[in-house]
Amino acid sequence: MLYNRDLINEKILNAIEKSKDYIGLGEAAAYIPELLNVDSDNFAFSLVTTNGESFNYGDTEAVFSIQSISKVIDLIMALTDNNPSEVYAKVGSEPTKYEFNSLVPIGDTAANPFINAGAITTTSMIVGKDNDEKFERILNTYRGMAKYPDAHLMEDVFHSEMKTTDRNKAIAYYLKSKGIFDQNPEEVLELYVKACSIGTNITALATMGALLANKGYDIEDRRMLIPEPVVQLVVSQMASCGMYENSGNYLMNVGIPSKSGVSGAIVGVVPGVCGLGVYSPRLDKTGNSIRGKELFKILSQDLGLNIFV
Ligand SMILES: NC(=O)CC[C@H](N)C(=O)O
Repeated sequence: MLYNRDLINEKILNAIEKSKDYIGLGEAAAYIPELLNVDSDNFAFSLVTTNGESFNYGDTEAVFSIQSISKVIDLIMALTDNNPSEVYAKVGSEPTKYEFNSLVPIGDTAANPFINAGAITTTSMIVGKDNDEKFERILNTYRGMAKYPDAHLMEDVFHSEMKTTDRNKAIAYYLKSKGIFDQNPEEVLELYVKACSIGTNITALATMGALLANKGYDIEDRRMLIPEPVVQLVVSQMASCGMYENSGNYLMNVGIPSKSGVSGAIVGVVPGVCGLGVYSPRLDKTGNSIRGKELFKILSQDLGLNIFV
């Protein structure tokens, strides 16, 4: 990637312009009613380099829930609170062709930590005396990684999802029946949904990506926030499983380890270079932001961000 601020800015502006072809395609997620309570054509983009430079566009004030991007934090915390071998005894590491909330890819374990069953599993491995303490730890981890002390629980989104989360409830009870965890499934589910309901802005999301791109070290003071071996596992799982059943195709076309959420957000990690965040609520049928994906694809080419070429 070229380190010339004006050139990077020009290329990003061009890419955003090209991504306008995708405005209006797809629909915002409706199964969590509160997620419809936004402008579906809202748009924000941020790129934060591992040198601490940041490039921000669109509605940078918009606050949206991170949804499945919380699965990255759940995995980080499960891996720091437990040995990786303990975590991967309870959850698989392989991509699945089934949708993120399917019960099918749960054999002895969920297929991977980035489908709902896998994230409910990793959530059950987060340490704390009760859900309040565990959620506070999740929130503080995000605040630290994203350098965004304003991150908070979006109560409306949380309560809205809790009313419609029957499928996740079934998954949580099923996992307990399989002996994956022995806590109350309702409590594990509540914590999982709370993490999905963390509110962020776009720069914070890209900053979290930049921290992962920087091997877990704070980009300003170089403090180690996430151990490097954990970053390595998490970013590689983002590459293989981060975009649901579209992960393989996305990796071929975009080549940036990423994780999406049904709010229309995507976080991308280009190791050693930068983190990226995009927010555009209209989704394809796999639950990924249409304009967001297309923008990352254009930027990957125009800024040379594809990790494979
Ligand atoms: N893919 C997603 O972003 C899903 C997250 C959402 N909270 C759910 O569990 O269904």
